[in-house]
Amino acid sequence: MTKFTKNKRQKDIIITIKRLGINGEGIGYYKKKIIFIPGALPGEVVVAKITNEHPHYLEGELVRIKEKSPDRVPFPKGVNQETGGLELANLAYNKQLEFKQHLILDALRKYHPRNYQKIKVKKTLAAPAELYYRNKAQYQIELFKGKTRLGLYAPNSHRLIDLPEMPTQSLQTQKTERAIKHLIDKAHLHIANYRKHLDGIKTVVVRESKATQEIQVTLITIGKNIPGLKKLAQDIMQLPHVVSVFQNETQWQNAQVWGNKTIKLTGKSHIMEEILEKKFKLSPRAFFQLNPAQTTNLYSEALKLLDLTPDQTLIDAYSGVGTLGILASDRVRQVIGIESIPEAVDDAQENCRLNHVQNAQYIQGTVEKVLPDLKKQGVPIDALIVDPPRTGLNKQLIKTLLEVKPKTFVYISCNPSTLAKDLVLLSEAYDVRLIKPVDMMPQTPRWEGVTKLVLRK
Ligand SMILES: C[S@@+](CC[C@H](N)C(=O)[O-])C[C@H]1O[C@@H](n2cnc3c(N)ncnc32)[C@H](O)[C@@H]1O
Repeated sequence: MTKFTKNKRQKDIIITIKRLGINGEGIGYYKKKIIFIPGALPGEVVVAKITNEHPHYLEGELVRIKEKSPDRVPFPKGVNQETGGLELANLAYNKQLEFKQHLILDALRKYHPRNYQKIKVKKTLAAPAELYYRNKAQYQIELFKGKTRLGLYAPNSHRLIDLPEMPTQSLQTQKTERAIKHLIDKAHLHIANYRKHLDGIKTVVVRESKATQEIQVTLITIGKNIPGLKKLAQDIMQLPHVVSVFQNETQWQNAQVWGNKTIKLTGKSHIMEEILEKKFKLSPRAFFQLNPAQTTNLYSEALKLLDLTPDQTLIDAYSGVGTLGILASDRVRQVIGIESIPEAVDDAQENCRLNHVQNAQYIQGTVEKVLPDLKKQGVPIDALIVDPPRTGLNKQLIKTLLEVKPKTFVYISCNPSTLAKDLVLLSEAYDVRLIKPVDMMPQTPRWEGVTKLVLRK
């Protein structure tokens, strides 16, 4: 790859944008090579510079728009254009929804599961709010030239944007991050430093419940004993809506943001969230959807497509804190949830008690390991909902599913490519009846959708 630095001046090139790529960048062609230009929209003619040259494609930077798309809308006021997570903020919302419908159509065309032309891909379900919907802020912290920076990295860079105005992030989570930065500065807390291998705070996570407005703060640290951390936690507890402060400990070698050890520094062990009149306790490391208002619609859609009957055993695979299984529990004989994170399993069990659900149990382990065990034990697996991470379903798991053949099967996915690839294998035994994209993350290219699979006779 040739990377062009700012001082090696590149000449301007003129590109007509043909379509959007999976990451929301404009796509055009230059000398028969595909070029990706973030911020450019389909139909536009733009002036760009090449920033990186790869054997099969080019990366470009938008310099100026010569011919503007009628779908272009102003970027949110006062927001740094370099902030990540706003890749589609220049595109009219109805076109964002169309883009998300096309993302899955393109993935189906690329991987072509059996009879893919016949799969009904519905229109994307719009989110109730296009802005300020995100309930969790996960900001990195660093010392830069003696000053603290707390925020998000500019895409493809190591440059942290300090306290970015995030028009997708709930205002209260942004206020809380600001106040925490002030407290860290005032108390001169140690901030983790990778270059000097110094222990300290690395990430500040603020999660808010939409139902109760409670705020849970987690300080992710490198090293366990950070001087002054307990006092900082007590000061954070005085901020509006904060009900607990946790420490999560990790190491530099860990590629994930979160480590495995979480301890409560002060306050409640959980925050309480509500979906479709059921209550859910959330511990810091347990997954919960980032857009609670739209989660209600996502789960309603999934439950409608599951079409359960009272005699069935429902497997809630990748169950998190037990949301889907608990919501479905009064429609089936029993629910068995499978989840890898132990705290999330504890939360799911606690959430059953909280909602007076007596026919659900949760197993800690990986779905690929636990599901074959259930099959061996002769558990009737007649209804299944899977909601895996972006990597999709494990191949061995798909093999098991093709043997077990649950009659009712719904797949919630957050990645159209892995979904389409998994459908290629699953369509050996199943017809893919329909896919409904649901917009969980307006202004971003992030995709979510519900798929109904029907066992072929
Ligand atoms: C997209 S979340 C879905 C959670 C839940 N269904 C919900 O809607 O809140 C995926 C969940 O799968 C868990 N997970 C990831 N890989 C897993 C695996 N191989 N087996 C079981 N659980 C897994 C994660 O911890 C996370 O809770």
